[in-house]
Amino acid sequence: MKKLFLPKVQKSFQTEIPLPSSKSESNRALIINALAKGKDNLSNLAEARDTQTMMRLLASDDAIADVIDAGTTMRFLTAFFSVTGQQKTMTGTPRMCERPIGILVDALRSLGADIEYLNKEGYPPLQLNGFNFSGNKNLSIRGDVSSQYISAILMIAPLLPEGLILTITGDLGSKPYIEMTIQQMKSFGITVTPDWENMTITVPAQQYEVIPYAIESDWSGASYWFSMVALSEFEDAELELLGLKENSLQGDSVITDIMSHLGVKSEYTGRGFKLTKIPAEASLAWDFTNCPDLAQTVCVVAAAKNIPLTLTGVESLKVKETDRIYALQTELAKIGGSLVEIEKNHKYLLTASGEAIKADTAIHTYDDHRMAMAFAPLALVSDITIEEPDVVVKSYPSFWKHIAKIVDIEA
Ligand SMILES: O=C(O)C1=C[C@@H](OP(=O)(O)O)[C@@H](O)[C@H](O)C1
Ligand SMILES: C=C(OP(=O)(O)O)C(=O)O
Repeated sequence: MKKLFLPKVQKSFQTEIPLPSSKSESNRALIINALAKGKDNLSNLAEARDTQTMMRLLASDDAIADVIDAGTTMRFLTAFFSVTGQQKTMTGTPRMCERPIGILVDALRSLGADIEYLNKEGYPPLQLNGFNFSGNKNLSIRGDVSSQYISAILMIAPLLPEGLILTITGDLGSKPYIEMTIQQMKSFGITVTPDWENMTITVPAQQYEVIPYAIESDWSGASYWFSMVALSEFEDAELELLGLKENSLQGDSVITDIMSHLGVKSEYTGRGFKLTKIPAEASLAWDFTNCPDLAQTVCVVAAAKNIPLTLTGVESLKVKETDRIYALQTELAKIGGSLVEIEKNHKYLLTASGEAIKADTAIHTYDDHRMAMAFAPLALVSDITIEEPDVVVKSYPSFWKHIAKIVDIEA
């Protein structure tokens, strides 16, 4: 097994990090642009493997579409290939085949898609056999498992002969990702009308326009650099994260608010955000319903700084790249953290023992990029090592190269 040992940071840092582009925005832009039949009008697409996989599969005539471990690629392409009548086998890693997709398949079937489960009902692999419009223009869909099903359906909705009135039922998680989808559809000339009071989204039948479109930098990837400053032992540590937008489409930009409680001040500079250290608060409670991908980042900082953290809205973490609740419980325990469920399926409390971290503590990363990146800032101030560091390629292939701007490592 490959392990990465990061030397401890010996001196303060004041440096710039050229952040990568958002894979979420890239994967939406690619689907929308394919539906618009655009060619070379997208710029700043993500280097993330999830996005590279999306590009490769959109350009391929192969009957098998292997998304590897990319959730958005699986969900968005299932809708795209269905509505464009392409016969495809959708598959991915063993973990991808444990991530639920039944809610999306049911929705697509009721619109007219012919989809078969090749193995287990409700999960990939899937066989897509074409599309014969059912005449259905009203659809209800659950919002509590993954917002990606809703984004997938919304993006194909303008192509349906009668458009779509989508009603979201139950609790809704990851809503900012649906708003991102809506904003990107609007940029490509589509009229979409959400009515959040009644939880409906109306999309008339219409054509996407081909426009020049640039992808923003990635706020989820930015979060690890906030941790770097939060955990630094040097009071004058400073980072400038280049390319981030002040009014972002990405809900994970809320990291500025979360980290202001955990010891990081962030200011917009016109070309990104400058991060500096401030005193942290004694405890924090945060609802991650709208920003599930930040939970790991925030847990590691809170545990390492011995700040009790109450978490809600983390139910969806169990069906991501790994069961992130289990992964966090197991790995935080190695650094003296205890993450316990205090209200069934609802609330967790993270506390830390405050004891020094044992030398040679190896952090297992569970094929999850965010486990590796969330623990990396701690590796710069302690003796932990990160197992299988290459997992970062899913969203942020240049992560270790950027870390080498702070400590001497071969990346
Ligand atoms: O639509 C998107 O781009 C995403 C939505 C979120 O998933 P869920 O909607 O499943 O929470 C998020 O965790 C994922 O990283 C990206
Ligand atoms: C959950 C994630 O991605 P996806 O669901 O697209 O695999 C993620 O990037 O943290």
